[in-house]
Amino acid sequence: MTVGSVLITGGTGYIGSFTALALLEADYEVVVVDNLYNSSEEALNRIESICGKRPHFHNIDVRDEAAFDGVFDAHPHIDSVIHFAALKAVGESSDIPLEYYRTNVGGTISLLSSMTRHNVSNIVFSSSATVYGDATRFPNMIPIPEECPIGPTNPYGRTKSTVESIITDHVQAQRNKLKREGKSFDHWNAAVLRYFNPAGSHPSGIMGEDPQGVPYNLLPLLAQVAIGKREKLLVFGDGRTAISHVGFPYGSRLLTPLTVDYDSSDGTAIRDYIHILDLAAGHLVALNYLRDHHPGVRAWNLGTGKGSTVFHMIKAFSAVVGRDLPYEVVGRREGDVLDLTANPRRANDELKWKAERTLEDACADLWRWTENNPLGYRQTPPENLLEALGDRRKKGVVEKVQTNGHAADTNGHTANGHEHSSNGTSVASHSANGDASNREDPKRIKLSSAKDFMEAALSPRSKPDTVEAS
Ligand SMILES: O=c1ccn([C@@H]2O[C@H](COP(=O)(O)OP(=O)(O)O[C@H]3O[C@H](CO)[C@H](O)[C@H](O)[C@H]3O)[C@@H](O)[C@H]2O)c(=O)[nH]1
Repeated sequence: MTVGSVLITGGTGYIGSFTALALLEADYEVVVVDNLYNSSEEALNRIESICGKRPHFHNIDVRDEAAFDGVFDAHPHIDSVIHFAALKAVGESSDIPLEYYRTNVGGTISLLSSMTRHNVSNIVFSSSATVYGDATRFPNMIPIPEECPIGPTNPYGRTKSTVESIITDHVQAQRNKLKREGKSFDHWNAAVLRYFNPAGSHPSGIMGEDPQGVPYNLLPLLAQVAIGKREKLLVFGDGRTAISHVGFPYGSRLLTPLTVDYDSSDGTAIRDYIHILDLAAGHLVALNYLRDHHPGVRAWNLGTGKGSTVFHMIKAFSAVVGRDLPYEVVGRREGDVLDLTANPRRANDELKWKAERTLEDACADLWRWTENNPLGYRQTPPENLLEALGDRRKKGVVEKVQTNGHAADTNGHTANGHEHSSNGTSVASHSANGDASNREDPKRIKLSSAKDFMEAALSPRSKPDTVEAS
């Protein structure tokens, strides 16, 4: 039995697909819309391999309001939306700001308009810590609380803060209108989730981030260095230090102190890296909170509260790879700020959610995914990993991802709606997968805990007989 029906825009992207998985495991019916601009439908197969359920899917463009109408008409039980679909490349947003506003802002207006016509009144919005800009411009704002004044430093961030305002205004207007009419109004709610730096992959090794072009985020770039797709990582700093280093002993000593420019312990910028399963669980608990508590519009930071420098990340990832990864210090990247570390207390207290997984978990999971799927979703998953999933099922390990924030599991921001893909007009012709949601397959299992998967998932170096038979 389903507990509710949810539309996920951008649901084949990185955070979107993990959130779809978390919702299916929590017995939601999930309808994904995506135009596959920067993602692959293969993500849906991986979701099904892990949990035995498949989201419905419609290939539509977020700017196409009529297409949204078609989806809501086709799925009248939907009462909530989780909205990821957006363009997300910070640098690119300065080159083509109109496309960013058209997709991220225009797409949200299409969505809200269609939602309103179909009486769909809960929205969880994929915002970003980037809306805060440089929080060090204020005293005592690191770690960053939700009260920190926003001040994005690039067009991408400005689309996110603009959408936050649009959603706030619309939900308030709907509530006021219904109040004036003497009707109940508290079913209109929004969660604005400002997340920090998503990291890691599914512990099974078959699902992860699969950027279609050149990645621009630190960990996917490091992963490419590790598998030899990229010669070295460029560490953004002052460029004057001119360090071209083939690595450092990842386990044996701390980094050599370097003058790299930023005012941090090692001169590199600080971010709050949060495991993708924790982030996905944050969406689930926020959705449940809206449906249960009707708070109106509320913003929550989703982060760990722990900041890590770039060098710390290189060291942590080198440790799981087992060798030093080469890097070179170069000049600063425009728009980068010193420190984006979350104060997650509000989400801890109100949503009863807490990031549980460590940076080391994220690095180990990312490496398992990268090493086993060098072509990402353009290859089939390794048989041994699928068998490990099947073995878990045979053993009857069918725990659910917890939703209360204790041990559970973007800019999910899959790049929907870009000008390259205006193929979203025909909802009916693209909605082929929905009726597979109850398909049973003995190879499919429900997600157990990260630890279980860590034990069960075979790395290529492991022997097959390390997986217990049923
Ligand atoms: O090649 C690289 C890439 C990144 N970095 C550094 O690594 C850190 C992380 O950079 P990412 O590009 O991975 O992530 P950002 O912090 O720049 O941005 C990400 O996190 C933000 C919130 O913290 C927003 O959500 C944004 O959309 C998302 O891309 C930064 O200090 C950056 O300077 C490098 O040194 N070299």
